[in-house]
Amino acid sequence: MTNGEIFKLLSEHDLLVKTSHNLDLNADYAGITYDSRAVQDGFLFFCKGNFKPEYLSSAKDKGATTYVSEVEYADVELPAIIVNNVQKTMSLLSAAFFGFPQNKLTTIAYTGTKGKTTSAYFTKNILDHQYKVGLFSTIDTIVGTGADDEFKSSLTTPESLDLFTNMNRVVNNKLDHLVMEVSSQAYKKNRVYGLKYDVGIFLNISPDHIGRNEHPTFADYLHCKEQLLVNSNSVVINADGSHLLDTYMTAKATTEPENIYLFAKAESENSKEYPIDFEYRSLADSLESNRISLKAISEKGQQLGIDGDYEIGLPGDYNESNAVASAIASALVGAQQDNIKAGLARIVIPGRMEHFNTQSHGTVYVDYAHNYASMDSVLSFLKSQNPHGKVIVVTGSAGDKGIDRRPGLGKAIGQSADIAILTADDPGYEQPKDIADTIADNINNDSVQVKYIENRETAIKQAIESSQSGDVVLIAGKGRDPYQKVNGVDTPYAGDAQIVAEYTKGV
Ligand SMILES: CC(=O)N[C@H]1[C@@H](OP(=O)(O)OP(=O)(O)OC[C@H]2O[C@@H](n3ccc(=O)[nH]c3=O)[C@H](O)[C@@H]2O)O[C@H](CO)[C@@H](O)[C@@H]1O[C@H](C)C(=O)N[C@@H](C)C(=O)N[C@H](CCC(=O)O)C(=O)O
Ligand SMILES: Nc1ncnc2c1ncn2[C@@H]1O[C@H](COP(=O)(O)OP(=O)(O)OP(=O)(O)O)[C@@H](O)[C@H]1O
Repeated sequence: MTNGEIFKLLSEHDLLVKTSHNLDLNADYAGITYDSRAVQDGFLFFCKGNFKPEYLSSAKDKGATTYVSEVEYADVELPAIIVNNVQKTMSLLSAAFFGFPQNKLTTIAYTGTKGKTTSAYFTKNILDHQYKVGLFSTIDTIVGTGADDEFKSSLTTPESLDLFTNMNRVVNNKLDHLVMEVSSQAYKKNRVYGLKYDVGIFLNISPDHIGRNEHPTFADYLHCKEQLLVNSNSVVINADGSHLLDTYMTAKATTEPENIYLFAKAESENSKEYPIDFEYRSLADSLESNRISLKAISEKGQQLGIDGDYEIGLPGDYNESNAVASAIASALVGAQQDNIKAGLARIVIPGRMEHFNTQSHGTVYVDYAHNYASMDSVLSFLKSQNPHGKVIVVTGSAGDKGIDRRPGLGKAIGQSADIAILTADDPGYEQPKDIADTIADNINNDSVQVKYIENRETAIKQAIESSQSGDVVLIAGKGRDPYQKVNGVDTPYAGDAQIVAEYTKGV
């Protein structure tokens, strides 16, 4: 990628403000980075975010030959490319630097407040039967089949430069499909600027991620999420979700109706007003078996040839919509029905409704529910499945963000739990007890017994020990996260699932 090519690309996107006089148009770059600590000889360096000028001096000392920035740093003698939006620029140039790897892959992207990770894993599990599939999820990033090609993710959707670096690895490792999650922050921060997907799926939206450092309003959150619908060639929308008029109209503004697929539960109210392509019906939704039947209503739906019954390997009625979305998306990229059936039926997703049996205590579930929508879905499902036993929940809520999640957790607990053991999640710079008090204050049901045990491992142990055969214990909010964020430090933590596996052995 030469400066001449950069100049052309940025001009086409109206991003270029000016360049230094001494910029050599034929010069190219050995690498690109936004972190001064990673600079090597001949690198292009991006100045973004909470940036300090000393990072640029350090980048120059380490061999950066040019910097890209929204502001000029006159004190640092280095050729500059000044742009009006460095995040958009970085996304575009990262794609260009790696030769636009997205064009060599079939890409499937999920957005939604809940179910992104679950649906992404379902989809990978289906497509693995036929294709070589990469995954960018909140839990894991998979860029190939080697031992070094699978690693923990730090964000749901990585910074653009990291995203295209990983996408390039996917291509170099000769994978052909990529399944990824796209967060609303990814659009807000232009991490996926310029990226078009083959299939984009909108799962649902409910209030979340609104507050300091995230979205100022729900409208902003919705707008960011909807960007997936205008950046995908085919779109799949869960027509049972709220704000359907908004999402459907957004999709229609840029996508031909023959490339928009809507699905809904059978006899859904929305079937009367919207051109539903698929309906599904629950055949069984107990803890032992989750089964649906899927039926195409429209002609284009029928062409996908996926009518039939499907077993879903994860309990929870809410997982039915995740499974349907994954079935349609997979069929759109060529998955055969047998493989869809197999991919949905046999699956374990780290920290999502993982279950552990005991001999003399209750059944334990480890799940990632951490806001009202998810806690309500999981607890009401467990309560409906277990009307005679107790539902015991262990949870906290993260500090420094999502403050509005806390009352929601309390509300969901009050509606469906019998015992709540409140504990630390990722307290950050807050006191876990204060967070727990807010949750407790919102449990508007005197029959719920509420306890506070700050140490998460002790809380889990006591919940299991206090449960009896016939009870269910839900450990919610952290899944298999291997750390707790405490005062700015990722403090090692065994992980909820690992702790439960240990404590349920032989009891
Ligand atoms: C608000 C936001 O988007 N922040 C992200 C952003 O931070 P930033 O650009 O301000 O970077 P910074 O870490 O403050 O540092 C500033 C710059 O100086 C550079 N630097 C720093 C030190 C040094 O010695 N030299 C140097 O060059 C850094 O590399 C960076 O480029 O870029 C960083 C990566 O470069 C991200 O880690 C960080 O995500 C923060 C930590 C975060 O947690 N974001 C959350 C809210 C998020 O995005 N979550 C969504 C899921 C939520 C949803 O569903 O919407 C997600 O996709 O994960
Ligand atoms: N479709 C759904 N509707 C409501 N709740 C759901 C749905 N799918 C999953 N959940 C609940 O939400 C939790 C998180 O699910 P998942 O990780 O798939 O969602 P996500 O969109 O990736 O979430 P996050 O943005 O929090 O990472 C699950 O553990 C489950 O409790």
